[in-house]
Amino acid sequence: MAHTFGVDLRGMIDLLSHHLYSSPRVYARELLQNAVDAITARRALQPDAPGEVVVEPVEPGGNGTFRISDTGIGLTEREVHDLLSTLGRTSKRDDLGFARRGFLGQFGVGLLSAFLVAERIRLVSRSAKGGPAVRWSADSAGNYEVEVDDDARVEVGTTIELVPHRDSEHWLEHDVVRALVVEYGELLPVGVVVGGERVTSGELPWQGGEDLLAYGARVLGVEPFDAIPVEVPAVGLTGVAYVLPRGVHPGARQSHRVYLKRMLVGEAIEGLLPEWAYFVRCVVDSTSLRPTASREALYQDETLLAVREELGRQVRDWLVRLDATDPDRTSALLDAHHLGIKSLARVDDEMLRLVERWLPYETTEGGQTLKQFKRKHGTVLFLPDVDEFRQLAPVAHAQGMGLVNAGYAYDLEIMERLVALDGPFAARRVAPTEVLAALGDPEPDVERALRERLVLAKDVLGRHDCEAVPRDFDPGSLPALLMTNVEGERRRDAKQASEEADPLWADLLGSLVADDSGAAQRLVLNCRNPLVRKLATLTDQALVELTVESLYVHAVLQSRRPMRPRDTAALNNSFLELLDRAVGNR
Ligand SMILES: Nc1ncnc2c1ncn2[C@@H]1O[C@H](COP(=O)(O)OP(=O)(O)OP(=O)(O)O)[C@@H](O)[C@H]1O
Repeated sequence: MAHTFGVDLRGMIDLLSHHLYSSPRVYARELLQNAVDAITARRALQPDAPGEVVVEPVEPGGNGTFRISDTGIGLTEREVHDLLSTLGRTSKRDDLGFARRGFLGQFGVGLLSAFLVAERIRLVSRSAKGGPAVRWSADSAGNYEVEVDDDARVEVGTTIELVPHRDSEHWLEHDVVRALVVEYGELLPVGVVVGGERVTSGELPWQGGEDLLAYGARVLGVEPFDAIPVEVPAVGLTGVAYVLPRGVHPGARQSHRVYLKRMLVGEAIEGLLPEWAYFVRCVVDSTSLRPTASREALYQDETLLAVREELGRQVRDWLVRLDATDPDRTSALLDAHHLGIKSLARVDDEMLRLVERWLPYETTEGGQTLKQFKRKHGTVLFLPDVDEFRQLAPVAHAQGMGLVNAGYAYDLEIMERLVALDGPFAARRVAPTEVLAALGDPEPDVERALRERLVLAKDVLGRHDCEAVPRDFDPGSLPALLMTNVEGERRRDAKQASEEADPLWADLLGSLVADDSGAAQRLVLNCRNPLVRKLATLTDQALVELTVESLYVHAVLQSRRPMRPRDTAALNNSFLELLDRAVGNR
């Protein structure tokens, strides 16, 4: 025997309030939406029919109910039974079940949201299709009554009355109702009156001549950097993309203000712009993007993806135009939002040129654009590591060598892109050994004396997989520099791996890396430095070892690379021993 599912209305209301809608406030939107849809439906039959929605909040000293009336198509007795009293039944889909164009609703559940704030809903309606006026009254337990009462209403249209729950009155009072209606319905194309005051202007602010920057400041709460009118005709989308002033974090969630058919979906809608455009906030209206059932987000589908791409393209085109017409503002913009623009430059050549022209990089000669650097040095010579750059920059600068710090997000990919576009001379990664090669040779007798001392300290440095290299360079105040030796590092890694691997694999690893590839690190001692010169004259082996190890630890700290346990032990040991000697010598 076939049976029909029963629906427990209380369970449904619980589902809606706790899982579908984020707050009871949506009742205002759903009722407003039904009123607007009813007017749309009536105008399809009678193009000159009036279109107005009147909202009467609960009044102090009144009868305690909230009312919303519209001049829409109304409902016949049959429709009341059919549409209002059956969950999921809607007049806004066609025979095949597709959402009909022009309507805001489509799911047939919106009216239920009134039960989030009301214990009873009463409706009085007269249909434009004829027939007597009808009364319908339903409670949140799922009981309803329908009554034909031709005297109940003269005009075509519908009035819905809500009797609030005991603890929900505040949702239906004037100030809250007005705020909700303005928030959701301010841009609706029909007149909406709340407590006698008209709150809709009928125009989209970006089409009605309102100053776009002033509107942006009002809805975003900050003065925007600029306003870009945007348009995607395929989905009936118009609006403005606001470029935010500095202070937005790239990781911040995107939040756009989106209207669908002029009804607010939300002001923190995600996914409307590509991620790189994190510094842009849109305010848009679309006639055919799809909302989720809660109407609080956009349905993530192919159409939304295409819209995202198109809006991203329009923002990008604006950037290119700005670059061509207003250099000062372009550089201010890059200064404020370089991360997003750099991220785009990885895949977009025009953005790459913009970055090249306007974004200041840290260089050995101070802040410079890549273009300026290239003009002087022919090639962008870069170090891909911030700490390495910081350590080597003063030394390189003192030798007249130009270097760019390309150690921040996306820099390396940008350099690769420059090379791919402009050839191998556009940008080149500089190995620390090149800086080493640019350093001068020490005076022969200082070098000889120093090397003799260094033989005494060979074991100490050997423990750190480090070898000492005497050089002569500015600034003289810097005693030593620590440089990594890529070959040596590779040898060390291979050795470590082969100790842990099976013999066959160990053999293979061994044959790949030459044994003479040197230590993994180089301690470049500066013979121009007084302490290093003094080291060259020491005779006490223990003191030589202590001084060399202290110089090594100091260089590790300077290089800002993480301390390994062995480094920390050396730091403690050399510090305590120096202290001991200092105290003992007093
Ligand atoms: N003010 C009104 N005037 C005329 N008909 C109405 C009115 N309010 C509701 N209805 C009828 O009741 C039906 C159910 O309304 P309900 O709000 O539950 O769902 P919906 O608007 O169709 O879809 P959604 O769940 O997406 O809002 C509507 O399809 C409409 O036919």
